[in-house]
Amino acid sequence: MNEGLQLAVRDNDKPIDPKVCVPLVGKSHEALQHEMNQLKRTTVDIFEWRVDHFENISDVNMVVRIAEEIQRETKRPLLFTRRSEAEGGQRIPIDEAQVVKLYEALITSGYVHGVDIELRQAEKDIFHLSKQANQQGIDVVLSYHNFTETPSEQVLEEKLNAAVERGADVAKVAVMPQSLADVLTLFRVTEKMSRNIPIPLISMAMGENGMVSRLAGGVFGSALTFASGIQTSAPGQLPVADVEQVLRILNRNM
Ligand SMILES: O=C1C[C@@](O)(C(=O)O)C[C@@H](O)[C@@H]1O
Repeated sequence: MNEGLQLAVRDNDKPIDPKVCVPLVGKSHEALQHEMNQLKRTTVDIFEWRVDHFENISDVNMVVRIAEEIQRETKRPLLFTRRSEAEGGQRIPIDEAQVVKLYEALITSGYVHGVDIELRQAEKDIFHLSKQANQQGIDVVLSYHNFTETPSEQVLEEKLNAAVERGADVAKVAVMPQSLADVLTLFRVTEKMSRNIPIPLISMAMGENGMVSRLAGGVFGSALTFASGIQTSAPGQLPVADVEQVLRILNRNM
């Protein structure tokens, strides 16, 4: 049985020791193999395949075969993600109906442990894919990304609540801070909502101002942090070795 991503839910005021996830962003099969080879001996907890970067995204069978290879080579839980262009992803040559078919194939393949679905996706698609994923024990991460600004606390809370209402296993928000005050907004929402919602929460502020959220997010209740392997998949991601070093220091002392 698929064990999902195994992310922690916050226990009162205790900090979370967040899992570290490295996105694979290779354009070609060879580039992905190179990333896997560089990273498979690291202690990374989870890999994310950002399939919107993959040049053969329209070839469902090839995508399934590579997911199997990532799983076999890394032996780590795999989060499968198509990030839409509207939320900071790459332009892809397939339409939404084909994206749904691609997710269906990956969910039934048994090679992924989590799927990232954006809250902006059609509600019927979210329900349909979530049902299939849950039958297999795969975690559904319902996500919201804003690459231009940090919405108000109220809006971010609404996004996280919307994820819970739509049956998410994990709720995620990523924002772009325009100031350090925006980073505090992200931390405040994380601190409050990680106590209020019954599922794991992932949050981050992107860019340079937000880097601290990738290191200290767990203290405020974020269950996972994204770090870069060979290449970043979002602004402000820090190298995995640096992130792991800081997490070790926090863990040892908190
Ligand atoms: O949603 C996220 C978070 C992210 O955007 C980041 O800021 O680290 C990186 C993406 O690969 C991932 O899907």
